[in-house]
Amino acid sequence: MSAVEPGNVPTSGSTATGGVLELQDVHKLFGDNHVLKGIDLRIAKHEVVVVIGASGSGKSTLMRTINLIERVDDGRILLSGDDITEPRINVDRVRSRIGVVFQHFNLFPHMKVIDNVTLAARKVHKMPAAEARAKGVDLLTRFGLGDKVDEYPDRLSGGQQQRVAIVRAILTDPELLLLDEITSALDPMLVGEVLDLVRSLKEQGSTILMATHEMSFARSVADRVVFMHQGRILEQGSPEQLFGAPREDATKEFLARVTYR
Ligand SMILES: Nc1ncnc2c1ncn2[C@@H]1O[C@H](COP(=O)(O)OP(=O)(O)OP(=O)(O)O)[C@@H](O)[C@H]1O
Repeated sequence: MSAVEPGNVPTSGSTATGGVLELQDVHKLFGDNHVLKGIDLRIAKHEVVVVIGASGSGKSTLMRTINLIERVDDGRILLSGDDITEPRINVDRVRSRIGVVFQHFNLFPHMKVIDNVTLAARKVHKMPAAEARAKGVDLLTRFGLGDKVDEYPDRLSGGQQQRVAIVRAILTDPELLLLDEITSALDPMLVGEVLDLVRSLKEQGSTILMATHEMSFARSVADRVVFMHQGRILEQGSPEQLFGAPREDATKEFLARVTYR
């Protein structure tokens, strides 16, 4: 398995071996369906890595193994050097170090925006309520939701709800942000506002692994683009390399089929 991949130079704050995230020969099977067939991937601190690939290529499964929703069948995943696939690992503690946003926002409908945003900070991270609220209001304001603090989620557009979900994910400064198809459920008119938020997170130095079908976004924001094909990373590189001069036939075919917007 490849040990060294492009764009992987660890930066200050990351561990000497693997940066913020390191997957080593990760395999996942659902019955006979071998969905991840030996994934090696390293992400350095402040790096934004975007995973693209056809439906069913394994992108979501990859994200879900990192968040320990799915347990790997073989291989290891290191988070800032800690083996999180070790059987006795404290799953909740690992999850508290990773911010996750999915396609469906999963906000609690009976809770105000500010309570949704601060819940995990208060309950899991034991952040004092006043501090969590101040931080939540600050982030919501920074991301154009300052007037929604005390609203209930159903009063917000899909794009606004997804921005709330992102604020919730970043409130406790996670080491890694996993964004899984976060624009797929949105009206195309609302996609831009969510992607703009991701752009500002990159500017602020977040470390992000994102699976998306938004090719133009991948092209403009990623430090590195990873192309998954049938459970493997077939090729990866800078957006210029991957979109401009793909090496593999399957990558060329995929890129010829996808739509840009
Ligand atoms: N919980 C599960 N149980 C059984 N099979 C699963 C499960 N989750 C995913 N799979 C299978 O794993 C394969 C990869 O699915 P995955 O959702 O990871 O693909 P994807 O690249 O994210 O697709 P999409 O772009 O459509 O979201 C598919 O064959 C899918 O049916």
